[in-house]
Amino acid sequence: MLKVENLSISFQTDEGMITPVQNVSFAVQAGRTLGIVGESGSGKSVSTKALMKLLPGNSRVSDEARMTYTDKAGREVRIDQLRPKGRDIRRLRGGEIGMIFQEPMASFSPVYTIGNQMIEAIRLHQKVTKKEARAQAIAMLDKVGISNPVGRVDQYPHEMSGGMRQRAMIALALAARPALLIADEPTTALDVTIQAQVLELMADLQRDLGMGMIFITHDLGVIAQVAQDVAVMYLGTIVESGPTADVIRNPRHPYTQGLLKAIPSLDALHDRLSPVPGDIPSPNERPTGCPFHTRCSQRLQGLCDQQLPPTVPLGPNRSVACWLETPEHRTGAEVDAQQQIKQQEPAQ
Ligand SMILES: Nc1ncnc2c1ncn2[C@@H]1O[C@H](COP(=O)(O)OP(=O)(O)OP(=O)(O)O)[C@@H](O)[C@H]1O
Repeated sequence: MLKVENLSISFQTDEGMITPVQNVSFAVQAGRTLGIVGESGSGKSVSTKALMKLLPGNSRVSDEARMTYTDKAGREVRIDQLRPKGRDIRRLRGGEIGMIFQEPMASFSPVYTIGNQMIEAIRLHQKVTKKEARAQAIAMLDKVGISNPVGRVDQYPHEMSGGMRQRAMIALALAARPALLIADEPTTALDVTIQAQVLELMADLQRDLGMGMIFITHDLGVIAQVAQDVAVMYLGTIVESGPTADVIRNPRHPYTQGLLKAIPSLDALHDRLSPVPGDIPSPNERPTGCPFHTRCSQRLQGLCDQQLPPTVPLGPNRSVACWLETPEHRTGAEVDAQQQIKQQEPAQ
């Protein structure tokens, strides 16, 4: 339902031009969740803001970028060609593509009741009376697990607890019945028990409503719970992508391997966690060659520090951008195993 190709995003800053997103491509399949994972500053949020045309004035999207969305009526919309303030993008926002954020107060106005804001969102995209819209709002609050929705619909955002507000924000985004939902770290501000409930709720709703979803997080553990597909981002590039189960079972990029080693396990409480050493460089100090080579223990001197690795296909919808995975550098045993897998895969 959504295909993003060759997306690069630059910002004009006091220190000059920076390009925090470089040549990113990904796709979201209808009815599936794509998780985008990466450390702070890897470019997750700005990539999805480009989809909603919500980037600030000092930004520039590359001319080569293609963002193609197939709307509910089956029409292809080239988002990259829409004007940021035009009617077409307003039609897309909310009604076709919904968005929820880490901080619910970014979605709600503090001066209107939850119900009024939901009714407005519903009536913006559907021809229904106020009374019908109110009934839909109550039903949606009920669906996201808010008890006493008839009473709560008339409350103001500040009258709700953090977890409830998060649910109300999900209800607000879903009220417009989007076909694609972008969720940007929607549970990071919540305590772990509420986080688990909200994640479960989102996975259920996504399945029930058959929505496509992009779920942004820095936590690979969260991805495992909600996303069928994953794209791992590092310093503005996608370093590995594929079906979540494959990527987690058999991570091929040293960065993905590092992220997985950094997840605490209840079975190994006495083991030391091994976080990825060092910090992500800032976009204006992007290393030459592979962006990850400065932190990679497996780097090939003279290659990884000088040349950008190619994206190596590993199977259907599965790829990695790492020199170690190119045929010239893979060991013989790995190449044999890879060829065997390829032979077993059904022809496309
Ligand atoms: N308005 C802006 N002007 C200049 N640079 C910006 C602007 N917005 C974002 N950036 C740059 O883009 C980079 C990526 O930001 P982005 O918010 O997409 O990261 P992220 O991966 O979503 O991180 P986080 O998890 O912290 O939200 C940042 O490091 C910052 O340098």
